[in-house]
Amino acid sequence: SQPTTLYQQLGGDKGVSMITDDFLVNLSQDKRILHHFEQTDIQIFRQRLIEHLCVVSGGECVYQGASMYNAHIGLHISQADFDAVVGHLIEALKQQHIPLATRNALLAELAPLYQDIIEH
Ligand code: HEM
Repeated sequence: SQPTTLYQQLGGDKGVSMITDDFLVNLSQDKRILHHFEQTDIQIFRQRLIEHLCVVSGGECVYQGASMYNAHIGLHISQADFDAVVGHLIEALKQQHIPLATRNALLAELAPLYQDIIEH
């Protein structure tokens, strides 16, 4: 049998979609960072997030968005903004009953991206 990928542990296509939807609801309730998304087409953003989470977790998807560096250029995102967004993702993972070890494995893949996302 094949080893399970992190993507499978997140629930595959359906799981990643549901995590993304919970994440977007959590984000939409956060006044600290909502202003960053005033111009955003949420349906497209949602699709890019799903693809990105899929690729980061080892799923067989094609990410059609910009690099993390280019996607966040000129946004002046702080470390606090980054931590807040990651916090909303952690909440979404908990809402979808993703176990701690799986949550931490995903966060370990995302954490290094801060270098491409903050303060530029
Ligand atoms: C682990 C952290 C993060 C990940 C994985 C991530 C991922 C992404 C992805 C996949 C896109 C889509 C790029 C595209 O459409 O080409 C995006 C866009 C964006 N992100 Fe992030 N992001 C993160 C953190 C943040 C933070 C902390 C902020 C600000 C508070 C932020 C604000 C934005 C904005 C404003 C966009 C553009 C949305 C638009 O199309 O209008 N991101 N991000």
